[in-house]
Formats: sequence, C-alpha cells, structure tokens
Amino acid sequence: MRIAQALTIAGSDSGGGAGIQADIKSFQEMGVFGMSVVTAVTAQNTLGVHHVMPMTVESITQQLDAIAADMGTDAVKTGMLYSGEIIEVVADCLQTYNWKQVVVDPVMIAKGGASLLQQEALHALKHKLLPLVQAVTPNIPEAEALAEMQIECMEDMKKAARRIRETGVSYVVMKGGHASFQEDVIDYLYDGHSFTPFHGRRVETVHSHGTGCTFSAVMTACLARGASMTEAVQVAKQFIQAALEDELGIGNGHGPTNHWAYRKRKTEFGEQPRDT
Ligand SMILES: Nc1ncnc2c1ncn2[C@@H]1O[C@H](COP(=O)(O)OP(=O)(O)O)[C@@H](O)[C@H]1O
Ligand SMILES: Cc1ncc(COP(=O)(O)OP(=O)(O)O)c(N)n1
Repeated sequence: MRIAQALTIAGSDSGGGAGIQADIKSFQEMGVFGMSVVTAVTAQNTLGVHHVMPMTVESITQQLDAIAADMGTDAVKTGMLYSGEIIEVVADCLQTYNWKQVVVDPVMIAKGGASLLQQEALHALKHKLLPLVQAVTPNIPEAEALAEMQIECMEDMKKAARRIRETGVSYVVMKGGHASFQEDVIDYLYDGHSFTPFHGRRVETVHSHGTGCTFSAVMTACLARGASMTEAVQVAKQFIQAALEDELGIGNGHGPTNHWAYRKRKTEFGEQPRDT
C-alpha cells in the first residue's frame, strides 16, 4: 500500500509547539509521511520568539528541488514564509512542480506579538501565492490584514472571507479562535457559494501555542489522503479541540497543544483513529 505524503514549507520553532515541528507531528498523527522545507529558524519557547534567522533563497530553492526531484508530495502546507522573496520562490515552485493541493496558513504574528511576516510581504502573499492555492486559513487578525477591514461580528467574518476569495484561492477557512464576539469557537469554510460552520466548545487555557499550524497541518494531511475539503476541516477541528482540551502544561507561558490527544481519544473510546 502506498503511503500518503505531505510537505510543510514553514519556519522551525525550537519549542516544538508550532511551525515545522507541529506540522510534522500532526502529519504523523494522521498517518501521513511528513517532509519539510525550512524557511526560517526561530529561537522560541512558551514565553515568546527570541530570534529569527531566515534561510537564504538558495537554500529554500534547493530544499524544494530536492523533494520534487525524487519524492514528490500529495499535498503541501505553507506556514511562516517571512519575506516577499521567499513567497516568490515558493509560488514559482508550486507552478513548476504543478503542486495543486496546497493549504496556506498565512502566518503573520505569533501569539506573543513577534512578527513572522514582513509588512511588505503581504502584497506577495495576496497576489502571488493565494491565486495558486486551494485553501487559506486566516485567523481574525490575518483576515483583517488580507481583507483590509475590521472584523467585529460573524457577518464581518463572512464579508472578509468573500473578499479574500477574490484573490483567486478556492476555499477560505475563517478561524474563530480570536473572535471574542463568539461564545463557542466557530470556524467557517467558504467555497464561493456557501458557508459551512464548524462548532467547537471554547477551551479556557493558556496552552494554545501552535493551534493554527496544527489545524492547517491536519487539514493538509487529510487532503493528502484523499479527503474532501469539508472532511479535512471537520477532522482538523476535532483534532485541535482534543489537542486543547487534553492540556500538557509544558513551560511557563503559552504552552504547546497536545498532538496525540486526538489519537488517544479515539483509542479510549474503542475506535481506530479516523480513516479519512
Ligand atoms: N480557546 C479555544 N477553544 C477551542 N478551539 C480553539 C480555541 N482557540 C483556537 N481554537 C481553534 O483552533 C484553530 C486555530 O484557531 P485560531 O486561534 O483562530 O488561529 P491561530 O492559532 O492561527 O491564531 C481553529 O480551529 C479554532 O477554532
Ligand atoms: C515558526 C513558527 N511558525 C508559526 C508560528 C505561529 O503559529 P500559530 O499556530 O499561529 O500559533 P501562535 O504563535 O499563535 O501560538 C510560530 N509561532 N512559529
């Protein structure tokens, strides 16, 4: 049996809760072989981002070419891309290698406030990358930047999703973690016609570092295994709910989520981990 493969193009988080590390753990948990292209190395822990070192364009190109030349991939996820020039390299490779199942997590600012995307790279993200990809997964502040509007209610979330889809991306997944106007945490999948809501109970915890990375990585793994976009979002939502509820309590600040909680939960309830 051939195993599904997924590639993450993202930054390294030394603390292991977000970035490449969260993505690879999520791929593995979903039974998908994970590969990585490192765009930047961050010195990071639960207290914040202490240092950022972007990789060179040459290194990123070599990493992408190495994977394309030999291994290929069923789906791709992008995370921290940091600069306009890195976004351009990634966009060129997506076209060269005809990688179509691509989920963009438009990482901009870490929970502690550190910038993970240069201000001037926003234009390249919107106009070079999004037109090429299948899905984008903004949180509220990222959607505000992409749609150039403020989001203060559910209707604003939908309006922003419509605007973001005008870039050419096929699906917009508006994540509601930062939506203080919601009691539950509702994410919306917008396909250009209708909005599908995904409800979750709001978990009161400081251990939510890497939720966005984990969510989009699970979506990518599901797509790599042949799931539909709706199924992929549904599983990602269940995965992150479990990862937040089953707290690990690591570190003195915003700790990582629990990447094996979803599998553990399935096994405890006597089921096999969901086969998408
Ligand atoms: N406190 C929470 N309780 C339950 N689900 C949450 C919570 N915070 C975030 N989520 C979920 O985690 C995922 C990432 O959400 P969000 O916080 O909006 O993005 P990011 O991590 O990129 O800032 C979404 O599916 C969202 O619904
Ligand atoms: C290297 C790296 N990539 C992405 C992030 C942001 O991750 P996210 O899932 O949005 O989680 P928070 O930073 O909001 O906790 C990161 N911190 N580092």
